[in-house]
Amino acid sequence: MAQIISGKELAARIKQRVSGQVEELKAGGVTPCLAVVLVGDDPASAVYVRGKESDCRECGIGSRMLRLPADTTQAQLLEQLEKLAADKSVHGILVQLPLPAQIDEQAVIAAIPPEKDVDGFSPVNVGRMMIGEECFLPCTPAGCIEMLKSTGVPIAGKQAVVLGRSNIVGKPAAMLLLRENATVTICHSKTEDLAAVCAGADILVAAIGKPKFVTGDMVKPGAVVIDVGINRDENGKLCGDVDFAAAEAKASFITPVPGGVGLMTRAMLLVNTIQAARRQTGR
Ligand SMILES: Nc1nc2c(c(=O)[nH]1)N[C@@H](CN(C=O)c1ccc(C(=O)N[C@@H](CCC(=O)O)C(=O)O)cc1)CN2
Repeated sequence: MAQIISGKELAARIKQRVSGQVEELKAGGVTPCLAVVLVGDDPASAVYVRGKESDCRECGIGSRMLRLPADTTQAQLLEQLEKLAADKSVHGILVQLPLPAQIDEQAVIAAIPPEKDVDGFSPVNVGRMMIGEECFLPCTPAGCIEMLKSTGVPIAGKQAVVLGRSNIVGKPAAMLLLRENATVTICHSKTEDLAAVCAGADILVAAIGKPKFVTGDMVKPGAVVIDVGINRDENGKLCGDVDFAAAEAKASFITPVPGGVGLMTRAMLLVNTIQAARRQTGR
């Protein structure tokens, strides 16, 4: 039976550390501040943005919430981002994804100055991550690595399989695992024998966006399973990309949904915001 990697406990520890760092910054006259931009009224995005607001409050980080209507044009959004970019009291900028269809996501991400891009999504930060330079790491993949490290299971030399190739999770998660010297395979919808590839993984990161996609036979006995998915099952209950009960019986460690990677995504954003404030103020 697998041990549960609790996102709740790990995130609470990180938040405690962040709160201390905020105190230090404030003592030096700097109040770290995160600006979050939400366009439209996607209910899940609204929940996530409220979560970010309350995390900031809890740790003493200042926050600016900019809620824009669903019919906001790209030009209007870019104008708002330009103002936030020029505002020295704002250290981190995040645009909640997904954006409404009329807005080009990549153009918006590229408009966030790399030094304020606390999501780590801008081309400059992605490039820096690829070549191992100092950068903001994307929050979900960084959270996955923290969870893996918390198990004490060595990553170096292990077969790691990442299920999913999105720009915000799959690809960067693979890159961060490579940085930890894992041997990394990325699987996707066109992968042949996908179940067999997964079954060979010592570390399995599921980020495919399909409820309970990973079945028990896809989990190697003793594997560490990190579930990034947030889905609803046939009963409308929150579930991950992994069939938890089946995988738990075979894995050595597993992350739950809810209470897993999502909470670490939130915590890593706070870490990045502190880093942004420190770099911009030289503290
Ligand atoms: N600009 C960004 N947009 C999005 C990101 C992101 O990192 N940056 N990631 C996701 C949404 N997201 C954060 O923004 C996020 C998703 C899930 C959770 C979370 O705490 N999940 C809980 C369950 C929540 C629920 O009840 O629905 C859990 O796993 O326990 C936090 C943040 C897409 N957009």
